[in-house]
Amino acid sequence: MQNKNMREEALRYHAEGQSGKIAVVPTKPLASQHDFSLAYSPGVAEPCLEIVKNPLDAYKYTGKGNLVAVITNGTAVLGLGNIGALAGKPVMEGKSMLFKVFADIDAFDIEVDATDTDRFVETVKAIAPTFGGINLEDIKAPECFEIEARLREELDIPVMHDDQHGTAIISGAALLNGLEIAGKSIADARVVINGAGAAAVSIARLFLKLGLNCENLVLCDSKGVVSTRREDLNPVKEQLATDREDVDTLADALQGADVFLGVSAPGILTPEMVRTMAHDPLVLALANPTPEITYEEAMASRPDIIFATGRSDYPNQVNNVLAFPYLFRGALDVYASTINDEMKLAVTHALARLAKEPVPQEVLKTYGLKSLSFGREYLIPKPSDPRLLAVVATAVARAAIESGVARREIEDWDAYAASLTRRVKNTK
Ligand SMILES: NC(=O)C1=CN([C@@H]2O[C@H](COP(=O)(O)OP(=O)(O)OC[C@H]3O[C@@H](n4cnc5c(N)ncnc54)[C@H](OP(=O)(O)O)[C@@H]3O)[C@@H](O)[C@H]2O)C=CC1
Ligand SMILES: CC(=O)C(=O)O
Ligand SMILES: [Mg+2]
Repeated sequence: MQNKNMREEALRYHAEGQSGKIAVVPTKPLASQHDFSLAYSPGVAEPCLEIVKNPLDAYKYTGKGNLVAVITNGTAVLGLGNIGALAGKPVMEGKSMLFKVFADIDAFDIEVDATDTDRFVETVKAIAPTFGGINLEDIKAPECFEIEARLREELDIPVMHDDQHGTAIISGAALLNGLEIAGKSIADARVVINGAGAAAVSIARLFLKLGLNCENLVLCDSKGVVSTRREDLNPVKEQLATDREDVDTLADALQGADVFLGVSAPGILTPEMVRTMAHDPLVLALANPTPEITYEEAMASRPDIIFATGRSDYPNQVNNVLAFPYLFRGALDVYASTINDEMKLAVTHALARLAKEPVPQEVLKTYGLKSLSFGREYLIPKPSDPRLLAVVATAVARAAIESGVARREIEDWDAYAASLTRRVKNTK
């Protein structure tokens, strides 16, 4: 948080009117005694009995198919660390609000007071029948990897840890477009990822899928370069460790590098380090709320820098908000049983492509800009872009169907895209 005004304004925003950011609204009339009999006893027994006969009817007679749980245990809330389940609630309500506003998905925030992996997994499994999808949020590494893997394995609805995959997807789009602007190829790019936790590991894996050469990748954690010479690495870090002998620190790794991607801690990238990077360096300082280097310091460090943060108040917001609402929208609409790599890559490519299209007037108006076009200050679409839902969710639904994880077909793609556009209008 930058200043006292912002602090006070943010606290007032959350406290005024009905406290918090999210509420539940009914979707059926309850105006007469007859409505009452349909909505509640005796009428409500009928859909219950249909669901007993056919569990998929839960999608037809209840809100399940449009309902996502945003679940945390509060162990890695933004970059604030292990602040606990309750203190993480404003972030989870925020994610729920973004699901609704950007993708017309209803979301419940659920804060689970359980840091033990078994207890957390059992709790989420026990409440899963309520939901069409589960968005895990702000759970620290390495526990998050086992938690997500077990829930994906054991549940038949999409489960995604947003800090891992939402962040990777959007970082992938920024990487592709940033390198294109710098005139560099991904196969030759030298990339340093600072952080080796939830976001970093998934980003590294996705970058490798996009064509990054593993020889050109170095991860750093709080102790320095994640190297095969270290003996304190967890198994996930071991898989991504470099065998380079010449790098021990972040400063070593950055010399001559084309890309810095930070998902770590505030203020640890210095202008001096940026100056040692290759020409037109892509610097994605994504720690929230305070990035690894400030916008002002980064822009002053060298004229050829291409720079992004995770924040809304500077150009180039690389934030998982550009992925998770649309990924779940597309997955829910085809009753996908999971979110797979094909669906994630579809989002990366759809976002990267959309940034090259002309920007609609209403986006310019929202940001008070006269013009905006693909380039150093506009690597990826703006979160308020009304085209995102139709473009990205359609790409996800198509990828789910083509990769065989959909349980419902889409007959008319134009009608589907138009229905998505209407959904955005209705939630604003
Ligand atoms: N812009 C976006 O969309 C997103 C941004 N983020 C941000 O990324 C950050 C990390 O989140 P997440 O991956 O979920 O958290 P995790 O707790 O899973 O991982 C944090 C990682 O950062 C490393 N780290 C901490 N301090 C330093 C340091 N001084 N130097 C180098 N590495 C350090 C930790 O090292 P070690 O392993 O040694 O403990 C760990 O590997 C947060 O600030 C979060 O807000 C996350 C998701 C999305
Ligand atoms: C954006 C987000 O999910 C985070 O900073 O944790
Ligand atoms: Mg998060």
